[in-house]
Amino acid sequence: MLILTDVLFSISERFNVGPIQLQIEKGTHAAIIGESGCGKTTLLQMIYGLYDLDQGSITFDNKKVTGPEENLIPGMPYIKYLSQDFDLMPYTSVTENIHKYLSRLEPETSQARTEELLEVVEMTPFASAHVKTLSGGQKQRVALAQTLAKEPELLLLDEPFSHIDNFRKNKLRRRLFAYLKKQNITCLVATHDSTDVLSYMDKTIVMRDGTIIAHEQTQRLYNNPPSYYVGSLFGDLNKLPKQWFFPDAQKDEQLLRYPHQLTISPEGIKVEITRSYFMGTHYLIEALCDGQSILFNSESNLVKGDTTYINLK
Ligand SMILES: Nc1ncnc2c1ncn2[C@@H]1O[C@H](COP(=O)(O)OP(=O)(O)OP(=O)(O)O)[C@@H](O)[C@H]1O
Repeated sequence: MLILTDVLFSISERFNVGPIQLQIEKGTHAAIIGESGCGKTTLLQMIYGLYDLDQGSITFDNKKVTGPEENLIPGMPYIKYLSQDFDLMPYTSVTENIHKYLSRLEPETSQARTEELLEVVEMTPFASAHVKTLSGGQKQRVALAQTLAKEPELLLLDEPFSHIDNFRKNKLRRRLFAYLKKQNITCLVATHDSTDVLSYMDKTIVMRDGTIIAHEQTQRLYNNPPSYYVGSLFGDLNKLPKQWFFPDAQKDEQLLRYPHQLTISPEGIKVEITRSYFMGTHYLIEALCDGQSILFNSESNLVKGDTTYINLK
């Protein structure tokens, strides 16, 4: 289990990460989400042991994470951290970049392991290519394979698919997280991508201004966001006066609803369409009610200037 007890680190005079209490069960996949600059990367780096904490302690399976004051080589050997700017050897081959993290004493096992990892990240056809000739997304896939080479107990991924095209990303995510589950590797992923979170993460940790403001089972958090900030990290979210749908509600009460939770209906609130966006499986409609913008989904396209009624689903 990963345990952070009352952890605090001042990265600058103006910004602290913490105080943080956190417990993650072994084998859990947890997302860290939050607006840019809220401290996601710093938290991952603290867990990896890149900083001497100002206060508190971090342990993983009862092993203490120590900072640079106690370690000549930064980071803990049983943890792997994939940073946003991956560190590869540009003038050597893809295979060599992975190989160098494996034991030289067992060449056959190392070769088999390298081949297995190239399969996981779909880089087998590029095994002998020089890293400097690869695209950004291909380099990111090699960096992922590298972090898995010597199997970590805890894997920390910072925006791991940010350079990878959608065509590959979905298949890669499915393979990677299935592999990590099979090996029972605990994984923390800092991400801005709601698909990473919703489809693959057991738990979601929400950060704001350097602290954790929510930590929940992912589906539960998505279905019942405790605030507009939290819900809007998953995608578009409406904040609507509750009185629009429940006349007995208090004037200042608000409802949080995703666009798919509103529907066109014979009765409800009257809205005027302002824009329509084709989303592939449906249209996202932007409309106005009492001067307030509302987003809802529609199976058919709606024309600017038309009016309709919408209600809660
Ligand atoms: N080396 C540093 N020295 C001083 N301040 C830093 C340093 N690194 C980060 N910061 C500041 O710490 C805060 C948190 O940064 P961090 O990179 O952890 O945020 P983040 O949530 O990962 O952001 P993003 O989503 O944009 O990657 C930011 O205000 C940033 O400017």
